Amino acid sequence: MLVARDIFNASIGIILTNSKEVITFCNDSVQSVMKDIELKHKKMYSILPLLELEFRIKRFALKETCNENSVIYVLKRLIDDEVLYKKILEFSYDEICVTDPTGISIYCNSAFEKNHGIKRPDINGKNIFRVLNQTSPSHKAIYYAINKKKSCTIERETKTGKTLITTATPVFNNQNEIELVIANTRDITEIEKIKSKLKEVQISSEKYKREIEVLRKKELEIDGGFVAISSKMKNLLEVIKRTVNIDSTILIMGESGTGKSFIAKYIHRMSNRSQGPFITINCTTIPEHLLESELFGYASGAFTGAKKGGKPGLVELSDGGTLFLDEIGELPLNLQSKFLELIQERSYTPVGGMKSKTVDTRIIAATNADLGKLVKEKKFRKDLFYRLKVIELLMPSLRERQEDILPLINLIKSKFEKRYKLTREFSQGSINVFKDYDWPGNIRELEHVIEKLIAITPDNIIESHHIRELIQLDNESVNNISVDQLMPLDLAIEKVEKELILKAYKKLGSSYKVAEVLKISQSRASRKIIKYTKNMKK
Ligand SMILES: Nc1ncnc2c1ncn2[C@@H]1O[C@H](COP(=O)(O)OP(=O)(O)OP(=O)(O)O)[C@@H](O)[C@H]1O
Repeated sequence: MLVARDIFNASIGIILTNSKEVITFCNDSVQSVMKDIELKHKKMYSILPLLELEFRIKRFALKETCNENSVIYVLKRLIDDEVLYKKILEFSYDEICVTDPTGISIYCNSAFEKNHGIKRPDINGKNIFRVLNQTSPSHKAIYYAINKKKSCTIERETKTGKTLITTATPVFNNQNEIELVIANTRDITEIEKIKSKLKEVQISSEKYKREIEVLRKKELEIDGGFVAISSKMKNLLEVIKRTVNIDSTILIMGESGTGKSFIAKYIHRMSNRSQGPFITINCTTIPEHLLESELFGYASGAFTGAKKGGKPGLVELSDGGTLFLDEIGELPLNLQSKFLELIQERSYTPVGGMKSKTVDTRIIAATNADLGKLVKEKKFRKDLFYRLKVIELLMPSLRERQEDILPLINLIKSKFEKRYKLTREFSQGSINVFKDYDWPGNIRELEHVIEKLIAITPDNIIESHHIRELIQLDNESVNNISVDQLMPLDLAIEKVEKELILKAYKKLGSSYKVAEVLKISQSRASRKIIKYTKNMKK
């Protein structure tokens, strides 16, 4: 029973509320703890969590003693340790909920209110199984802990999109009966998000790995096959077969377009390094001042603007595979000694680096230059020349491979027929023209001529005059062209387009037929015919 002595006793706090739980009175003991917050007229439940940190609170309904349904709260100050422990529980990031063995809530911290959207006065002293949703992880975990008498962990996603993980642990008394159940819940929404992002990254990195594999295979793909019917090519293949798995350096020599890069890829594909990378360095395409760092990489802080942590060079990237140095004759003298070291020791020092690095790579070099002549002219190091040509492969020109011409024509024809979705036949006369011609640009020139013939010949049968016109044109363009005869690319494309459209229109006489043969829409064909014939009429 409450007496006046209690009310004015300084160590006890007293709060009176009306029937709506609005504070009508509080003594100095309570107010001194709340410092600046004026308690009077505040709703009791809004300040209860703060008071609970300092006081043990008892609630008495005064229904019988007063006319109104007022409530009196008696607050007993906690000693310092208790205050500390309460604060630890209260400000814990994890939700903490303590129940008795029947599920009656004894204590919940502020994280509980946040996770469940329930105010503590609505749960304190009540059975959590009635208040909490059945699907809530706290509900489930506490239920299992009480029934199975052991710790239980449940992970669930809430309606508000949060992912919560709860562990409920029963605490036993001396008689091995459950005294309390302590459930702590962590909001792992962010962790789950990070996990799924990581998964995405893993999936996409797998995807990129696969794409790189596909690209690598594509790069090494030998389109349609390998033509080697002539005795020169057969002999060459014999040498390749014998040396494919010996790591000696190979020097491939031959005119432009004879298939030096093609053979280098073939060697890599046939070797036991085929699962490793095939790295091509074309010594003419990288500017001289960048060549060294592109090839050998650079160390951290090697020069202003250098990437932090350095950058691996193409040589390092070829580790475990093959390094193909195309146009080796163009390698600047200052880098030739560095390459010599690489070939002899399989080691090199990155630009600005102090330590040398080793690499396990097979080196294949190619050139259409006369390296022996460059050595005499002191433009190429003699020792490097000898180191490179441990195995020498001399690519025969197309002129020297007469037996290969027809199979090559068929191979290249079917490649472009597939690409342009067209079918064309070569007349016997046209094949003779192919065989009689010198092919100074070798297989590459043959490819260009066949591609053009398939793309621009409106007839199904390609005759000798079609080829002659082209070869003549090509020879003129290669041999006799002066710089002033060169023209912007777009203009050149338009010129070819005009020629083709007019030829087709003259022969076929209708835009429908032109569209069908040139594999374009009728409206496009019609537009082009109007455009080019209009200019003619003028
Ligand atoms: N034996 C072959 N069978 C089929 N196609 C080939 C063969 N040899 C070369 N080719 C094709 O000929 C073209 C020219 O070959 P490649 O680029 O290898 O010549 P290259 O000698 O390296 O030329 P460059 O000296 O100009 O770099 C390529 O498209 C290649 O696919």
